[in-house]
Amino acid sequence: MIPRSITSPKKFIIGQDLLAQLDSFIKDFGNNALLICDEFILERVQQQAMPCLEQAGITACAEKFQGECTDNEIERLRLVVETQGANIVVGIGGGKTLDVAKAVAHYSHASVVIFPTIASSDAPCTAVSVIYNENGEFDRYLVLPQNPDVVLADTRLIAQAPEKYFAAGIGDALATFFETRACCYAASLNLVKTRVSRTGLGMALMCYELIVDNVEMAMEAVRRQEVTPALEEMVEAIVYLSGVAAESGGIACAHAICNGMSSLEKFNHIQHGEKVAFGLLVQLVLEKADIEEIENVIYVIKTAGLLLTLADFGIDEFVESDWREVVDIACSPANSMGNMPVKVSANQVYQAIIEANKLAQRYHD
Ligand SMILES: NC(=O)c1ccc[n+]([C@@H]2O[C@H](COP(=O)([O-])OP(=O)(O)OC[C@H]3O[C@@H](n4cnc5c(N)ncnc54)[C@H](O)[C@@H]3O)[C@@H](O)[C@H]2O)c1
Ligand SMILES: [Zn+2]
Repeated sequence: MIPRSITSPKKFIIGQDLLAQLDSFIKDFGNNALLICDEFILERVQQQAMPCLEQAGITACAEKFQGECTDNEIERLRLVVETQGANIVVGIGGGKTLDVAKAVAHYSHASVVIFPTIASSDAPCTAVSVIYNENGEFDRYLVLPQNPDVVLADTRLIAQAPEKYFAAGIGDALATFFETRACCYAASLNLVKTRVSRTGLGMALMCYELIVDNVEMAMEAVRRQEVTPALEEMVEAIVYLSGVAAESGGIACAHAICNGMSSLEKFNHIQHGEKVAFGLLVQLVLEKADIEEIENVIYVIKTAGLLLTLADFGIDEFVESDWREVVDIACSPANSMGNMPVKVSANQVYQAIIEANKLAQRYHD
């Protein structure tokens, strides 16, 4: 019998002004750190993190991330680690920076500390890096043997980031409960290829409850760039619960549709969490979910200011061949449509996309 699992970072810390306390979170993992940073945060890292690291006797260098998580960028940074003799890699920035830090640490046999500066997806806690080619196209998932050692969620930094990233994080996390529930009913495998644990399902449910309870006030807090209890609970749901629950629970139709949509150039500028939220509507249609459940999901999408209808995605004309392509990719064995409890045909998924869009239109205004 395939076992069940719960996999997670060793430590998850949520609080304010964590850059200036970085030494206390990394000192147990090594004494020589390479800090891979997004450009916008470099100066703050120099001003706030470097002095405390120096005071604690930790050698540290900050290096600017070049913008895409490619094999070349991973190798470039691996060489920096080697030259510096670093034994800890710290990723500070968006999902791409975090993914590159995880991969560099893996190839360098170093510890890894993850410091997201936006809550835009569940990337921080997972044992996966998404690798792109030099043209910025998806190349592959690099599955890592370990989750990050430490994940630090700084609510002040996240509250001050652009609202659209926070909304996308909500979209990604919103699907977690429904996808884990589907995997549970289907007895299918989670992201680490074991069966769904009861804890995975429980975390996914808590993630959903925190989102529904806090979405209104958390969005207000982000608009005012303020840290509030609602914002803090939402960050916990997006950054920790969603990632750990997806890994211990699994993904299904919502992410399969997102990956299918990612194949169309017209969706290049749309964020991962926005496509996942639409994919969730498709999943709920396929599941013939209760209207009350659908209305709750639509309430979150609208309150977060996420895209709802395909017209919101900039699709004025529904081109059948495009959507047949989306469906083919979503239903391919490489994707997670097979984790749905009832086997669905490509045509059923295509019809569900049309139905989900009609549903979205009905609730749009
Ligand atoms: N590993 C995983 O499990 C996993 C899961 C989901 C997504 N991903 C990957 O994550 C990537 C997307 O991540 P993303 O959405 O965070 O995008 P991103 O990393 O490209 O960041 C978006 C932009 O926001 C900027 N930014 C970050 N913090 C900011 C702040 N506080 N203020 C202002 N600007 C800020 C970044 O510098 C960047 O320009 C994709 O490559 C996707 O494949 C990985
Ligand atoms: Zn996701």
